[in-house]
Amino acid sequence: MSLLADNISFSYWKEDIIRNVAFSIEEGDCLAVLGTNGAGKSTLLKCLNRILEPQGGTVYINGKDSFKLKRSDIAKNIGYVPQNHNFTKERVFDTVLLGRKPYIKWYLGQRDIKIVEEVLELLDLKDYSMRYIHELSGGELQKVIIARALVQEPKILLMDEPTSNLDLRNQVEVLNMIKKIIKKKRISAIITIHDLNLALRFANKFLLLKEGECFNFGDASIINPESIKQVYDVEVVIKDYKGIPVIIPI
Ligand SMILES: Nc1ncnc2c1ncn2[C@@H]1O[C@H](COP(=O)(O)OP(=O)(O)OP(=O)(O)O)[C@@H](O)[C@H]1O
Repeated sequence: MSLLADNISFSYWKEDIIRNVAFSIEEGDCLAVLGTNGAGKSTLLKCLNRILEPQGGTVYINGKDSFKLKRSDIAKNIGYVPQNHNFTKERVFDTVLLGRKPYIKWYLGQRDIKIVEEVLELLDLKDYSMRYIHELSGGELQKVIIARALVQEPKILLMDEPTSNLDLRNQVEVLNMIKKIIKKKRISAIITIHDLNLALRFANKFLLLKEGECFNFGDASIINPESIKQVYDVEVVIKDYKGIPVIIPI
């Protein structure tokens, strides 16, 4: 499944927050959306799954104009992991089951339960299924939110800062898990992330946003000292450690 963002523009009030942003991804891609605080990363993700309606441009999912699809069909294609979560007192299993909403008409089916159990197993959350989510650590909660998006069986997973609030071990674990899921389920992902080193390690495509505009889009070669200076106003060197690029501010 492919996603093509064709010149997306969005404004909350008068001022444009996203201006003519264009990029595309294919099955197996992990796209990192990068840029400074306030560059428009979260806003762009919300435009991609139509939480927000862009004033300009179109999103094509597998060549189809997503603005002509029903919301439930979008939810079957695109899973969304938001940056902030507000939960009432719910158990992990019920929270994850909520992700099946686009498929459930009147009654829960055996398949809905089976998929929830499979995803809980995949994310190593089975032992947590009867725990209340407000009793979980930040890392455990983040996995539950990802699980809820995965039971939608999306072809494209949008994740807004999936590693914020996570310690170093959990950052690497969650990103490794996402990479594994992309391969196993043959899907693609778009993530916003602040840590450029983690982005370089886990993503294969990159979108650099600067003040709501696409500064550059492409493979890892677009993440270089010149583009980082122009987007973040920080001087860096990029060193190689056993094949892994490491960005060091100087
Ligand atoms: N609901 C809203 N109403 C008005 N302005 C908003 C709203 N949400 C975000 N903005 C503004 O839009 C701009 C882009 O915000 P957005 O959250 O998309 O940036 P971001 O790149 O994700 O930032 P961060 O890295 O800090 O999460 C910011 O100037 C922000 O203040």
